Order: sequence, then structure tokens, then C-alpha cells
Amino acid sequence: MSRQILILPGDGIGPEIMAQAERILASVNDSFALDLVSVHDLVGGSAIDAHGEPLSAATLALAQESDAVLLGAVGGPKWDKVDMALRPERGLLGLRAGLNLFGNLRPAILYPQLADASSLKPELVAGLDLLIVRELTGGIYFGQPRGVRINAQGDREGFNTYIYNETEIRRIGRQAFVAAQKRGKKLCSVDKANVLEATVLWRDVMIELSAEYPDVELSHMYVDNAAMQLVRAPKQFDVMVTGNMFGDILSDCAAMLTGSIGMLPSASLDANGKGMYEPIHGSAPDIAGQGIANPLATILSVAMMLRYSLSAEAAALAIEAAVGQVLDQGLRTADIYSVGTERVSTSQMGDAVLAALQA
Ligand SMILES: NC(=O)c1ccc[n+]([C@@H]2O[C@H](COP(=O)([O-])OP(=O)(O)OC[C@H]3O[C@@H](n4cnc5c(N)ncnc54)[C@H](O)[C@@H]3O)[C@@H](O)[C@H]2O)c1
Ligand SMILES: CC(C)[C@H](C(=O)O)[C@@H](O)C(=O)O
Ligand SMILES: [Mg+2]
Repeated sequence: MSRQILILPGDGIGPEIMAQAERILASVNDSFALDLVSVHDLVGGSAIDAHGEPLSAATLALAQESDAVLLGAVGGPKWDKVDMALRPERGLLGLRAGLNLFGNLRPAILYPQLADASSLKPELVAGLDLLIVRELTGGIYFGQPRGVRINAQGDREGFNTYIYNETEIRRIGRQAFVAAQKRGKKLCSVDKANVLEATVLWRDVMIELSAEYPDVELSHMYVDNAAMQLVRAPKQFDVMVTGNMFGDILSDCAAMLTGSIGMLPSASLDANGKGMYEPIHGSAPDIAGQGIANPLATILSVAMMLRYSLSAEAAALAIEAAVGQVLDQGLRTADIYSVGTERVSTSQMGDAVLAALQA
């Protein structure tokens, strides 16, 4: 029976990188006889322009009835002044909440060929393979109340609520412990338990859970130290688990260790393995329309989609191997370029991955 993939290219470089990812998806769909059918829709700024809202009920319904969602990126200066509740980013948050995608896997793996592209010394990042497990549907991103109000002194004051209940903490904790069991069996929980009560609870629940996973070594770190340790000695980490906002920040930081934010894919999963897949980067308005964006994070997100939602491990491995081959060939988009390599455009990178897949 065929399975449906909802493709949401989004804004800025979103359509440019998605065009390449779709070529790769079409290729493995044929060669591995996956019987996948793609449908396309709008999200973010492009949906605001077309329908006046970043995520229509019809698009959310389409996402809910699809087997997986592949998203490019949303946002851009054109929509920066629209009301907060209607910003392009709310489309993305609406999908995450509407699909109950609480578990966000952000692997930061250094392809050995890119050791020179990392902002850290090659010996600090050689062999880097860490996984950030980010809670994605709670915390300060979704807490109520929120807003901007006038206080008793007549000042405007902005407020958000950092809130987690133990059910939310437990389900992301379990996902992280299970992920650690399948890897190096080390889990570092990142919090701010020296200041924020919500993260004192976070830490307590992680400790409670650890009794169920005696084979995993649990440690704790404050988020400020974790940011520092990520750029000081990133290979000390195996799996990190953290809340929504800390995970957002730490994953951009981890991305740079791998050479570029244009390299990091992600999987956002519900409790049953249904998911949405997207690069962790944004719509990159500064380079949109120039045909130079790195499509590899999106292409690697296709591999994650095949692995986690479509039971197509062989196809996922083939894509990852093809990416390794183009890097071996010395092909680099501008963001990962270094002297001695060959600078290629977005579509040339797509051509090369496709050729490696079909070789
Ligand atoms: N998941 C998403 O859709 C997502 C994620 C982050 C930011 N955003 C949105 O994107 C817009 C721009 O945000 P930003 O500038 O802070 O972050 P960004 O990730 O879009 O860009 C940060 C820097 O990284 C570069 N970059 C990003 N992706 C790249 C790629 N594939 N290849 C080469 N270079 C790449 C950009 O050129 C830029 O210099 C904002 O509207 C923001 O809200 C969306
Ligand atoms: C665009 C924004 C809502 C999003 C987030 O903060 O989660 C992005 O930065 C990401 O990392 O996916
Ligand atoms: Mg982010």
C-alpha cells in the first residue's frame, strides 16, 4: 500500500533545498520500490501570502493524515512585522503541537572530510557523534500565560511561562534513555536547576527514570556550562536531553562543530514513530535566491524520515553513504568550502548526491 509524504518547502532557501531533497527521495523511492507518494502544500510565510495564516486547518489535516512530513524552513524579513500569533514560525510550532511531536532528535555528526570546515580544531571534533534530544512541544515555547501587557507603573512588560509537567518530562526522558541505550549509553541531562524550579523537577524526574535504565550512565549539567563544554570538549557527550529552548540553542551550537548548520538534519517524533523531518537551520534570507544554500541537512533529513517513519533503513543508509561520497569527491557548498575543495551550487550538490546514489 502506498504511503503519503507531505512536502512543505516553506520560505527563503526552503524551496531551493527541498527541490534537491525531493530528487533524492524520488530516486530511492524508485530504486528501493518504496511506493511513496508526495503531496505538496504551503506553510509559514508562503501560506500567509496565500491564505492569510501560516498553517491552515487543511494543511494541518493533511499533515495528520500523511505518513510523514518533510519541511524546508519558514520565516523571513517580509513577515517579521506581522502579529506574533500569525508569524511564519507559528506555522511550524502549530505542526509540532498539532502532530504531538514532542521528541526532537538532532544528531551532530562530523563527516571526517569536513574536519577543516569546523570552527574548532580538527582534533577536538574528529569522530564527533552526539545526539541532542530536545523536548519540542512544551516549555517556554508553549507555556501560558504569555504576552505583552502594561504593568501598574504604566510600563510595557513582556512575559512567558517556563512550565513542564512530569508527564512531559518523563516521555522525553524515556526517549532519550532509549536512544542512549542504542548508542554509547551515556545521557547528559541539561537544565538550569540552580535557578529555575521547572528544571529542578526536570532533574528529579530524570533521576527517577534512571532506575529503569541501569545500563545508562546519567549525568546532569547546567545549560551555561553545557554550552561551554560543547565548544571546549564536545566528544565528552553521547546523548544530551534538554527542554525546548535550551535544545534550540545548543543544537545550533553543536551544528557548527560539524562544519555548518547546513549539515544538521532532525527528526521530530510522536509517541508512535510518526514524524516530521527538517533541517535544523532556518530560511537563511541572507542567501535565499542565490542557489548556494547547502541542501545536505535536508537530504539527510530524508534519510532520517526513511529510517524512523518508513521502515526503510537500507534506503536511509544509501543516502548517507552517497553524502559521504560527494564529500570524498571534494564537493562543497559555500558554507563548508575550504581551500583545496571544489565549490558547488545547491543544485550541483543535488546532482552529485543523485549520481552517487545511482552509481
Ligand atoms: N526550522 C525553521 O524553519 C527555522 C529554523 C531557524 C530559523 N528559522 C527562521 O529563519 C529565518 C532566519 O533565521 P536566522 O538567520 O536566525 O537563522 P538561519 O538558520 O536561517 O541562518 C543563520 C545563518 O546560517 C546560514 N545558513 C542557514 N542554513 C544554511 C544552509 N542550508 N546553507 C548555507 N548556509 C546556511 C545563513 O545563511 C545564515 O548566515 C527567521 O525567520 C527564523 O525565524 C526557521
Ligand atoms: C523557527 C523556530 C520556531 C525554530 C525553533 O525555535 O524551534 C527553529 O529555530 C528550530 O530550531 O527549529
Ligand atoms: Mg533553532
